Amino acid sequence: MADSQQSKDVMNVVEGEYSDSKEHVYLQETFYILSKKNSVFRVRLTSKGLSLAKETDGNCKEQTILLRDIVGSKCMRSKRRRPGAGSCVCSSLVGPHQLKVVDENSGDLDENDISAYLYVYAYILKRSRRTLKRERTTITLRFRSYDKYDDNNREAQKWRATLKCLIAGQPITYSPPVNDKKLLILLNPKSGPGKAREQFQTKVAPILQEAEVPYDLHVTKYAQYAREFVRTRNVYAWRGVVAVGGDGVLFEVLNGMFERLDWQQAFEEVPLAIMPCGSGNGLARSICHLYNEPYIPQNLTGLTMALARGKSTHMDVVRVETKTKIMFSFLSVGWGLLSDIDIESERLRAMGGQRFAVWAVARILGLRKYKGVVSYLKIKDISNLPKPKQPLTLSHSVSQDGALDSPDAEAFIDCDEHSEVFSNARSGRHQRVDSWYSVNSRRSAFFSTRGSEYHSVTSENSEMRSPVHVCMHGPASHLPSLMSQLPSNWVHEQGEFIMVHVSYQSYIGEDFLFAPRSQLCDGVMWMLIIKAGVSRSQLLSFLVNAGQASHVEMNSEYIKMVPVSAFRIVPEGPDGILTVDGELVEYGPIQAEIFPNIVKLLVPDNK
Ligand SMILES: Nc1ncnc2c1ncn2[C@@H]1O[C@H](COP(=O)(O)OP(=O)(O)OP(=O)(O)O)[C@@H](O)[C@H]1O
Repeated sequence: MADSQQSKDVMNVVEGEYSDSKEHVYLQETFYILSKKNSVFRVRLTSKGLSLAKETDGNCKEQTILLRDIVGSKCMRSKRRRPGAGSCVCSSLVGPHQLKVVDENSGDLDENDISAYLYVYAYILKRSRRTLKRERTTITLRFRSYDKYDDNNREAQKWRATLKCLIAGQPITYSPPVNDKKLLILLNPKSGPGKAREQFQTKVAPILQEAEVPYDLHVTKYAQYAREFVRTRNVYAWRGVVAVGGDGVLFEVLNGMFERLDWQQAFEEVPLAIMPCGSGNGLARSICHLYNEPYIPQNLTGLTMALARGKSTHMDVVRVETKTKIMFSFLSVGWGLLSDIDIESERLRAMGGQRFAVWAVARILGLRKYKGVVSYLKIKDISNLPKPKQPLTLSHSVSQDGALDSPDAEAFIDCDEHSEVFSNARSGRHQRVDSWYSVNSRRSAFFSTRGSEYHSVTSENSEMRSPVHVCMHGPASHLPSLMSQLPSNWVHEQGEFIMVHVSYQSYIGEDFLFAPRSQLCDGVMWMLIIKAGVSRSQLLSFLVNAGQASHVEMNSEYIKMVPVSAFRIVPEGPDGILTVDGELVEYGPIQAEIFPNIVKLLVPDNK
């Protein structure tokens, strides 16, 4: 029989009866708590997750850590003790700051302890009052049924492999599934308030490490670097491309992919992902909204889990045409007030997302009107679209901010005299975090850890500079050319506008719920038209209540929201701002149409 040693973290888990006929049990084992003679843990690895049933004096209490909350596991072994320390495996032998478990392949292991330790890493959704947040939980199982380490290790490895197969959604084998491909991380150090590097090192890298997902990290050296990178490299070498920054980096990645002749295959085989470190972060917020993942600014746990677990879904893209350019967009096209705020508040970049609110006040006081013609192809029947979802209340998690492993006094699982294993995990973790920090050094040109590679701003990839002729590919347009007449079934509105903003995501910024009914892949663009004549108080209400999308209900002479599949905006005069995904584009006529199902996106596993 094996002992058990488990961390004292809080578990937000499914509680229930010990036996549940619907779940499939892959592995089970009984673990004893030495200090509590009357208690045993029956631990099962099932199709639902890791089930821990504590039996004491005939009473049974079960908790399950859901599979979708588990990112990975690791087999460990006791670390060799200092000379003079005792040798009994059951007593507390070492000081609190000394590492006591090591990697199974470490040369520093304790030959006297024949136990194999399985660490299971999970980030559990925990509801506190009306908010949801993820908390890190580590479960440690100590296998020592056999009198030889190799036999105990074989058992632990069996659990690890099964867990890995379950996470990957692959048939169960007792050797873990191999995915040699790394993630490609393209990180914009200038995005938002300039903290993307630090965010990646402290919030994303640790979880990828626990999930054993290797990655290549490339820090962008200049604007358009990410675009050139995906256009010119063999993207099939990676399991996915992750834009770490704002929506602007993903816009570059998307358009770089469309500049490839093999764009179709590339999108099918290489999913994209976003890690929000910018100021807007509209797509990341929309993904969290749709997948019931709490969105907590600067806490990237849920979206990093999506990278670790590798589940993908399709997303629409919008082909946008200006007088001189074709580009592809995943978020929005804007003309007038919101685009003015977005672009003109650039000078307040250091403020992060707050810059939008500050500039909005200034722009409402000095309201501008724009003349032009807005035309669109209205989608008549949207009854098939799902009902809008209520946004989850924001909350701030402590799990990634300094208290990574904080034990909880209310914990369900006993550590008792084996608590050293847990504290080992903690000290091990802090040491790893330190080494990640050292990677952060601007001087380090190259760093490799566990097969992951860091390419710094000084690495020599000068072949990356743009070739002269770059051609945009992608699906062919169904629209007449920009200067030609539109078909008769289009609606035209001519006059003075405060703004026209079109989005195909639910959120256009972290706090701006724009189109609550929007899905990632529904073939619908939501066009908000606000005409001159609207009162300042209505405008203020529109901006102040952006988190509740009050404009959707406003439908009046001056404000309306229309579902469209294509549109054209022809501004009059030379002055104004047009944006695509928050990026400034040339001012003048612009038209766009939506193409469903083009891009694959890595998304959380919560639906
Ligand atoms: N190394 C770099 N130096 C300067 N600019 C860069 C670099 N890498 C990328 N860029 C550009 O920075 C711009 C802004 O990037 P990004 O979208 O990541 O941040 P943001 O604007 O703060 O966020 P959001 O788009 O969500 O508001 C993009 O247009 C991108 O092309």
